Amino acid sequence: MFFSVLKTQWQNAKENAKKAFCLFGTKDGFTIVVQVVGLLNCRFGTENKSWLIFNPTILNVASVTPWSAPIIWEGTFDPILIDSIYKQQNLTIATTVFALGKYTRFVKDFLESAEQHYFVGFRVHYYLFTDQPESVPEVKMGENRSLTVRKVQSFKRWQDISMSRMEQLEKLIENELASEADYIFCLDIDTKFYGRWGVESLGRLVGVIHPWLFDAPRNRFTYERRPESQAYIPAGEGDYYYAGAAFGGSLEDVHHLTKTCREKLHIDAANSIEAVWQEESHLNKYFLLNKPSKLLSPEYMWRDINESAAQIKVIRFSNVAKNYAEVRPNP
Ligand SMILES: CC(=O)N[C@H]1[C@@H](OP(=O)(O)OP(=O)(O)OC[C@H]2O[C@@H](n3ccc(=O)[nH]c3=O)[C@H](O)[C@@H]2O)O[C@H](CO)[C@H](O)[C@@H]1O
Ligand SMILES: [Mn+2]
Repeated sequence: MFFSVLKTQWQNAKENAKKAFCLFGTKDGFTIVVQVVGLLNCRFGTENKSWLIFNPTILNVASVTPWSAPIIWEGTFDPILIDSIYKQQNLTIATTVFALGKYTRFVKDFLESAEQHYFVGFRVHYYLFTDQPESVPEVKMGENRSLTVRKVQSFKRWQDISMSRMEQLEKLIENELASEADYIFCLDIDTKFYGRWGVESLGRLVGVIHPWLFDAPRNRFTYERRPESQAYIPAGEGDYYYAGAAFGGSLEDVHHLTKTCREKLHIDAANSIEAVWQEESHLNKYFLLNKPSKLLSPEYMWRDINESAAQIKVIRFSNVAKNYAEVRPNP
């Protein structure tokens, strides 16, 4: 009943988008209250205020995994409501990025755009690991936002820079974050925020569905396929293909993740094997064996701001286009 009424009234609701609420009567005397939330969503309920999010535009994407973890897309949460719930918890979100060699050029846009879109109104502590602390630009931080810069050694190969992140993160969580933060997100630096990334992303263990493979069949996932590697996933196994560029969760869970991946990377190195997508391959193996409690759609790690896909209504965070040959120390 609700759904048939809503279907016919949906167009009207959109027409009335400028009004906060629309009231509809149904044949059996119910009054349905539709509140338009943003352009694409509306939530509805009866006078008893049992709200449900309703978004006909997202019905073509899955919003839950087979193990019942939510997959966050535009329309699956109400930003105002969810902010008000988390506000009461006085949370700190640690956020790590690495900028070594020529990747220091990405720092300014990353931080400036994060200040506009990333956990706005919440306490955020950025940790920036770099081999050139002197090159870190001055970026104006909002209230309750801070930046710690850490000097780290560099490596000759970009693959080693990328993989070394797991060990640095493990140590950071172990040595410093326990009394400092509640959640952590670990992000690539060659990225920029374009839309809201907020508390809807918080969870015990959070993975992001890779922007290139979100609608690919499982046999196209670029998992490590050599049994000699610790990251090996046999054909026919695997749930999603996750991005290495963004993951997070509680300190305890991300500590276990980074420790495990660091150990597996070391075992591979001792056996002279490097997984096809380095630590991303190990992350995918980890998530196969330790299911994330929440998944973020590729809205949270898109491939390029100038590219679109039918399922992507909002680009929140995206790779910055780069000339790989020019920016990386080696092919
Ligand atoms: C979208 C996505 O999921 N990207 C992943 C992908 O390629 P990407 O092409 O995104 O890898 P990338 O070149 O951005 O390297 C990953 C990260 O390492 C750091 N860095 C790298 C090179 C360098 O000279 N200096 C430096 O600081 C920097 O923080 C960068 O963001 O595969 C990599 C491993 O194979 C990582 O898992 C990336 O997260
Ligand atoms: Mn990257």
